[in-house]
Parts: sequence; C-alpha cells; structure tokens
Amino acid sequence: MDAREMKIKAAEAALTHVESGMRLGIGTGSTAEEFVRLLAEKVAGGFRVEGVPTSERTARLCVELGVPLKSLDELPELDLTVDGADEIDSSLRLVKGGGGALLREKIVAAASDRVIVIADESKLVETLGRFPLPIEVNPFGLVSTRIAIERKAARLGLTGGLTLRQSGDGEFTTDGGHYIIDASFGRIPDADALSNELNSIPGVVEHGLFLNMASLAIIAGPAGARTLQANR
Ligand SMILES: O=C(CO)[C@H](O)[C@H](O)COP(=O)(O)O
Repeated sequence: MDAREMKIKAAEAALTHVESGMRLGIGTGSTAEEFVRLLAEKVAGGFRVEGVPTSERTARLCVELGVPLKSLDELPELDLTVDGADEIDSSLRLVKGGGGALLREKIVAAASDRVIVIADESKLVETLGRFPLPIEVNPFGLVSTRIAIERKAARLGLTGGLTLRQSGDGEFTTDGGHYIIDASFGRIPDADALSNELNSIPGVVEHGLFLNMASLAIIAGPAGARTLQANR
C-alpha cells in the first residue's frame, strides 16, 4: 500500500464517524483532501452535511466537488472536525501547520465537540518535535518576535534553527495574512510548557501544538487503519 492509499484508508475510516445532518469542520492537507473527496461522493448520493473549511485551499476543493460550506460564524458550534497532522504522539497530542493552516484549524477544532485526526503511520512519534514546529506570527515586529521565541525556548532547554517559511520568491503568507516561523527543536519533551511560553509572546498569533484537542486518531498502515483513543 503506498502513502496515498494509506491516507485514503484513514479517510474512509473517518467517514464512518460522520452522520447525515452533521456540522463538520474540514481540515487541510493531502490527507484531509482524501477525506473531502470521499465525503463529496457521499454528498452526491444524498448525504447531508454542512462543512466549515479550515483554509481557502480546502474551501476551493469543497466548492469544486460540491460539498456544501458555511462560515464558522454561520455555524459556530460543530459536531465533528476531521483533519490531518504532521505528528501525533501516544496521548494524541499533535503538531500541525505543515500546510500553513494552523490558526483556522485550531479555531475550528476548538469549536468542535469531537476532533478526529487522520494520518498514515509515518506521523506517529514517541516525542513531538521531529517535524519543525510551525509558529504563526504577525509580520509587525517580526525580528523582536523571533528573538522572544528563541529566548523563551532556550529557557526550556530548546535550541534549533528558526526559519521564516518561504513560498515562491517571498514569505509564505497564511490565509490570515501572517507569516510562519518553523522551529526545528528536534525534540519537545514538555509541550505544555512550550505552548504556554509561545502563547505569552504578543507577536505569536498561534502555534502548531494541538494539545488535548484530538479525541480519536485513525492511523493507516500497510495492514489497514487502526484507531487510537485519547486517554483523558
Ligand atoms: O496541519 C496541516 C495543515 O496546516 C495538515 O493537517 C498537516 O500538514 C498534514 O498534512 P498532510 O496530510 O498533507 O501530511
């Protein structure tokens, strides 16, 4: 089974948790897009859902495939969000934001009763941090914010390169008009402490640590999809 087939397996399993009539948060990334494709087939067959997309990219795909959309202001409370992740640990703590949609993804996840994360097994880690942590920052005061991130992280014993994400010939800009700094810490032993420190920096808009948000992870490997439950 190749990587795409594994993503489809995880997306298929997630779809079994979706009921007609649900208000659905719809994630961003290649795995979430497999979910959108399968969802669109169900919608074409008469299945009724209202989706809130977590990015302009996901919104475009949903419109193209005929998945009905609402804004989060129209549907401020959601039954379920299905989204991908860049890393997942055994407590279902996540690193997200590889696709640059972390802010909307976190807002949508927080507005959802349940969050199901779908991924292939390459995303499972013992300790978060191998994937560079995306930190969304306001362009104003970028240098000061970067220094603050370095200092706060160093206090937690975290060092590593901070890279301003690029796209084409300029800075990558999020749907909210912000920049992303990718922090290559290698290992984040205390994700709660890092989350609190990052949240205390005014120029940090949001970061990619999604702690205590996922209720279920559906992980696909060559043998098929398995489910991991959050133990909280
Ligand atoms: O957080 C995300 C986007 O901001 C994605 O969910 C994450 O990057 C995983 O993407 P993919 O399924 O393509 O590996």
